[in-house]
Amino acid sequence: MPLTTRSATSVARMAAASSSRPSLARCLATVRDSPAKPEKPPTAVVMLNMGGPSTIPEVGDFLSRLFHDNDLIPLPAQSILAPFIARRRTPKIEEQYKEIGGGSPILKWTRAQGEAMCTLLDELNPGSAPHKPYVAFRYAQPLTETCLDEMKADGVTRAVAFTQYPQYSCSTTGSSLNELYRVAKKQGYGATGDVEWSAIDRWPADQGLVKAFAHNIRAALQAYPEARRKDVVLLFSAHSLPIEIVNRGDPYTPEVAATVYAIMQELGFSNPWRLTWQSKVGPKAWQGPQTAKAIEGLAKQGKKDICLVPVAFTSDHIETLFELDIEVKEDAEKLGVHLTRAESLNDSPIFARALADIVSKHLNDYDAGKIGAASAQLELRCPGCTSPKCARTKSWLARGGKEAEA
Ligand SMILES: C=CC1=C(C)c2cc3[nH]c(cc4nc(cc5[nH]c(cc1n2)c(C)c5CCC(=O)O)C(CCC(=O)O)=C4C)c(C)c3C=C
Ligand SMILES: [Fe+2]
Ligand SMILES: [Fe+2]
Repeated sequence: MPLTTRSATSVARMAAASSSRPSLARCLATVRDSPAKPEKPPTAVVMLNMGGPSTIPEVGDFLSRLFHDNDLIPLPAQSILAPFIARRRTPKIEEQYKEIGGGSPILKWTRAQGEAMCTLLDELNPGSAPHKPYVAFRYAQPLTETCLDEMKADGVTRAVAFTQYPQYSCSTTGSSLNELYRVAKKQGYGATGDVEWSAIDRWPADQGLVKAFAHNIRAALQAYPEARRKDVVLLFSAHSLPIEIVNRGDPYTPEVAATVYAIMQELGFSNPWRLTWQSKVGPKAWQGPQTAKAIEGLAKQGKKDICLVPVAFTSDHIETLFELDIEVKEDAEKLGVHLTRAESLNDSPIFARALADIVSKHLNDYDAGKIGAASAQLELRCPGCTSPKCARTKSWLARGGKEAEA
């Protein structure tokens, strides 16, 4: 059995620390003769998300992968059109990333959230410790390929696919799960029962998530003078979806509404509120009302104190830091609106605890046989979905990462 990194390091430390020991060679021989107890491979918590370009030179590849994704943007002749659209769009999007400091902070925040989550998980669930966070991004490094390589090198045999989108959409979490299945099959690791998979595919009204959002909203409201505070309009903003996806029965819209309602309940319905939708791309019809238009309308009604709450993403990204903080804010100021924004969940300790609690409960319920490997919601695909690809992925996950018998 080869020496693990940890046992080799301790041998070197042993040799250096004690001059009374015979020799490094004899010491190494002794360790080789009495096989080291194999280290337990970690329980993998695979954090699925879209990712973002960490640097400006990565913007082109990020957009190219995004426009190639048939689950997000189904295009005719996709392999020809996608690189063309991505190339045309790259200079504009590069400028936006330059304005927010030269890249997306998604990787930084995901890594920080994953580390905090797994430290807490080791305390909460010593039985499945050690827990290790892995990141599988859909459009930026670390991609699913990289994630599975790391898991294989660590000898992982038990993994939880944990979407970092609280609300499920076939175009986001669905796309990540399809990619996981595809890449695991291609790489010959993780798709044949060698890894036992289960999935946390949505958590829109999780109590910890709701408390973390409510905490940041209360903090934002504190910045208003007390006399004006209760009249501040809370404007929840989520990334929009094309109407044809909503009409296919995609669960995202109702799940976002569930998150918002649960937050308002936690706040005791302290303020007036609305849910609006941002970041429409292209000429087709998307779920409305649009956030920028809603601010215009509210301004006309004399509502001049508005606090934005991005509610469908758990860290800062281009749509909070550029679209809301720069573009929407400038327009709001011209209308005489005093616009603020609740901080994103980023390094919130309440949020890290929420992530750990979600995984801990999932592992316990799964081990106790109270839940299956995938939720009943995941297995029921959209009424309008006819994709055989989706059907295969979902049944593979429901079987804990094993193909159906032929
Ligand atoms: C829950 C969040 C998101 C949903 C739902 C979503 C759907 C969706 N997005 C596009 C097209 C684009 N999205 C782009 C960037 C982008 N999208 C989200 C989140 C959701 N998208 C985020 C967080 C980001 C930015 C990532 C970052 O860098 O920080 C882009 C690229 C930017 C641009 O060119 O404008 C596109 C394009 C569609 C078509 C869609 C639903 C089908
Ligand atoms: Fe998007
Ligand atoms: Fe679907």
